[in-house]
Amino acid sequence: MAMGQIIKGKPVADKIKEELIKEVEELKARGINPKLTIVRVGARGDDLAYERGALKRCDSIGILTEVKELPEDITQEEYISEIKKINEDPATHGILCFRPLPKQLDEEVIKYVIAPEKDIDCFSPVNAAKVMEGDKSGFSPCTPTAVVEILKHYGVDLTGKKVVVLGRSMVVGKPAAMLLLNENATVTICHSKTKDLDLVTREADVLVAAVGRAKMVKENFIKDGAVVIDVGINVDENGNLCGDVDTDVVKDKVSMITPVPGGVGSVTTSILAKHVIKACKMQNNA
Ligand SMILES: Nc1nc(=O)c2c([nH]1)NC[C@@H]1CN(c3ccc(C(=O)N[C@@H](CCC(=O)O)C(=O)O)cc3)C=[N+]21
Repeated sequence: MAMGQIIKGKPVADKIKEELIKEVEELKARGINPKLTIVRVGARGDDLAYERGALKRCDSIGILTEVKELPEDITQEEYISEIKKINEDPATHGILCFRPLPKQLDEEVIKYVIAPEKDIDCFSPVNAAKVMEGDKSGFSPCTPTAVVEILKHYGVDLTGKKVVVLGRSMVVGKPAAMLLLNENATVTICHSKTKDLDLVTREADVLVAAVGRAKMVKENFIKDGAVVIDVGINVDENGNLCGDVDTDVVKDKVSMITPVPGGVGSVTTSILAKHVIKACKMQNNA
């Protein structure tokens, strides 16, 4: 039995942060102030967790932030007009729209509204297409990008490995599969209709859990010595943050596993900051 190593996000996030601090200093010396605007509808727990992390991270790097807090019952027209205003505001370089959106807002329509050059979390089809193509000139989604960065940081070579992604959302699962494919992994995507789920995930050298169901990944889902990346941000029965993986029951079977909190989420915010700076530079020809 492998003694699982808990691999934290902080060392990965800190390394990225050090590089970004220097870049922001250079921009500021030229009178350019990178800024992120977050668009939040209502007050979902996972959005608030991301917001807390993102504001703290941007602050520590010197990136300006603003949160547009919109009512839960906002109409599609009103939401679209808010996005257009931010698109046209030259002071904002990056826009993060928390997703999923409430039911009355149609993501299939709204995704065409956000300006691709400010779309730092890959909402726009322009950026999604670039992820499919392996074209790095756009913006990949921050959370799946954080997954790949963590694996690289801890020396997990993906070439030829069997990677199983649990979940097929456009925010995490589907783009994560594409980014891992771009790293030459052999990728399987599982979802709610997958038959014999535990048999499929038990084949994985690397398992990426992104379903949003608290502690659903148990010991029987895991191959001995697998690397497990837990992307889930759930709230457990006691009101505490927890992942999609039941860490206590799998930790002696895995070789490495990311914790929640303190794992993927903390790297996501560093990638977000990195994308804001990339967008800012592109918009200023810097
Ligand atoms: N368009 C979009 N993209 C997302 O990637 C997205 C989203 N919408 N909606 C909400 C979920 C949730 N999510 C988190 C990211 C970081 C932390 C994070 O920084 N977590 C810290 C703890 C933060 C705290 O609790 O203070 C940690 O895990 O250590 C949490 C949650 C991204 N999501």
